Order: sequence, then C-alpha cells, then structure tokens
Amino acid sequence: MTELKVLITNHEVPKVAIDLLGEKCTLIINEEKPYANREQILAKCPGVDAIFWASKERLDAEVLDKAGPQMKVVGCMSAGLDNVDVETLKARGIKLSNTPVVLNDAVADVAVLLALGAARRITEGRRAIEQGTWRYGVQWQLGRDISGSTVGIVGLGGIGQAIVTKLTKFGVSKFLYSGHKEKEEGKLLNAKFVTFDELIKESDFVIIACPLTTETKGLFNATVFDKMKNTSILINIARGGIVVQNDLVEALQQKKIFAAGLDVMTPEPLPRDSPLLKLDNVVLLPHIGSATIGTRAAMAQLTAQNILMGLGGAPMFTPVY
Ligand SMILES: O=CC(=O)O
Repeated sequence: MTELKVLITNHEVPKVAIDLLGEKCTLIINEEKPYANREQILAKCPGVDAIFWASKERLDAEVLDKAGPQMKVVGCMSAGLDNVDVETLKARGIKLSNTPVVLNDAVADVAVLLALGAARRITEGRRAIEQGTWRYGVQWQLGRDISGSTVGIVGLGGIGQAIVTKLTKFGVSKFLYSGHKEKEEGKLLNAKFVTFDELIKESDFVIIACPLTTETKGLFNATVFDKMKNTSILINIARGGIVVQNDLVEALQQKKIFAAGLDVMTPEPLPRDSPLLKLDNVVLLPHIGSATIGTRAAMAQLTAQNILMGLGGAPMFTPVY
C-alpha cells in the first residue's frame, strides 16, 4: 500500500492515527495553525486516495472533485455528520466512516455535568461569589433535584443510552425517550417510548441527544418551550441547530423554563456579545463533549483503522452506510 496517499486535514490529530496511517501510506498533512481553512484543505486534496476529515468545514462535491476520481475513502473523526454531504459521497461510491460509540461515555458525562450544573444554578452561584453577593440564606440559591425527577431523552442512540445508564445512579424516577421507533435498548434501560409532545410536557429534564437533520433542525422553538414545564431544564449536547436559539433566550429570560445547559450553540464559537452569556440560568460549555485525551485518541485511532480497512478493500469498523 506504500504508494497510497492520505490527506489528514488537521495537524492536531492524535499521534496514534498518524503512526498507524504512516506505516502504510504517504501522509499529506494540513499543518496550518490553528487549523486549516477550506481553501487550505482544497489545495492539498488533489491526487489523494483517502481523506482523514478532522474539520468543521463542509465535506461536499467540491472536495471530491478537487481530490479526483481515485479518492475512494473518507474517514470522519466525529460522530455527527451534519457537515458532510453524505448522499453525494454515497452516490459516488465513496466509502465513508465516522466515530460513533467511542465517544458515548465522554459526551454522556458532559450531559450529566450540564444537567447537574443547570439544576444547581452554577453560573449564578459563581457570579455571586465574584460579585460579592454570596449570602447565607435558607431560601437562597435553591436548585432542583435530579433524584426523583423525570428525564426525557430526545434520541435514544448510543449517547442517549449512555446518559440513561449514568443518570440511573442519580435516582431518576422515570426515563422517557422519543425518536423514530421504540427500541429494544429502551426496554433494557427501563425507559418509556413516548411521543415528542408527551416528552416535552412531562419531563423535568429534556436532554437533546439526536443528530441534526432536516427533521430536527429548529425542533425546539417557542411553541415547544411554551409546552415545557416552567420548572424544566433543557440540555443540548447534540447540535446547536436543533434549537431556535433566539426562542430559547426568550424562554430563559421569561422563565418559561427553569434553566438550560448547552455544550453546543449557534454559531460556534459563540460571539462574546451573545445574549446567552448575559443569562444567569444557562450553563455554557464550548463544544467539548468528546474532548478528553482518551476519547480523542480513540476517535483518531478508529478513523485511521477505518481508512486502512477501506483502502484495503475490507469492511470498515464503523461505516456510515
Ligand atoms: O460533536 C462531536 C462529534 O460529532 O463527534
């Protein structure tokens, strides 16, 4: 395989992947800092046999055209594929993989972190310390219990299931989930399949764990926030585009819901003057769901393995189709 060329679109890809691919292929790496933009990636595409995609840029026909007809394998180092024109890759017979499963625990940890943080008002608490308004008070800074609560998961995929598994230890009294269909895993986890409408009306914690698709884009809008309990907490560890952010800001300002915890938002990075940053009842993280040393190494390794399998004509471990 020595003559095969693989483009790696990001110089920060963990070494384990560089080593694995470097043993068998010639590597072309986008060394630009902090990371390569679209033009820089496009400039390095021509003539490669495979692409290790570790970029937020859109992976579409233009990239494939630039690469040329010999390019037949793409490994994306992400679970989400909302920046990938999957149908075009499929139609052109390109093998495509992503990295589900290996990030389930890390992302589920962040969902738990945000759920607890939003319920216990950590943004407001931190501001009180900084502003010198910390006071003793029997009724001061009271949060909400997760124990005894109803937790609704929108999308019971691998990440959703990991969230349920983790939250089971927190004494949640009822798990609900919504999605396309009832799942065997739901039964095993003692989670009840309900309609989206039931889920948002009944849950104390609503956790978004579904992919961003044409179906889920803007799913959480003012109408939904009106239906949610005014004591409820919204968590989003999926994609910012699933929430109509202006409607969420309004719902939080008007206390239509109690709080939100977001690892994802629109746009990313969030502008420093975003109204979200002014709110006390929101906990924000800069899209770090899968950002642990171990998880990123596992994602990189899986991507490299998938590319090698694809180039060698073997089935990939985690193909997209
Ligand atoms: O957001 C992270 C991912 O999709 O892997």
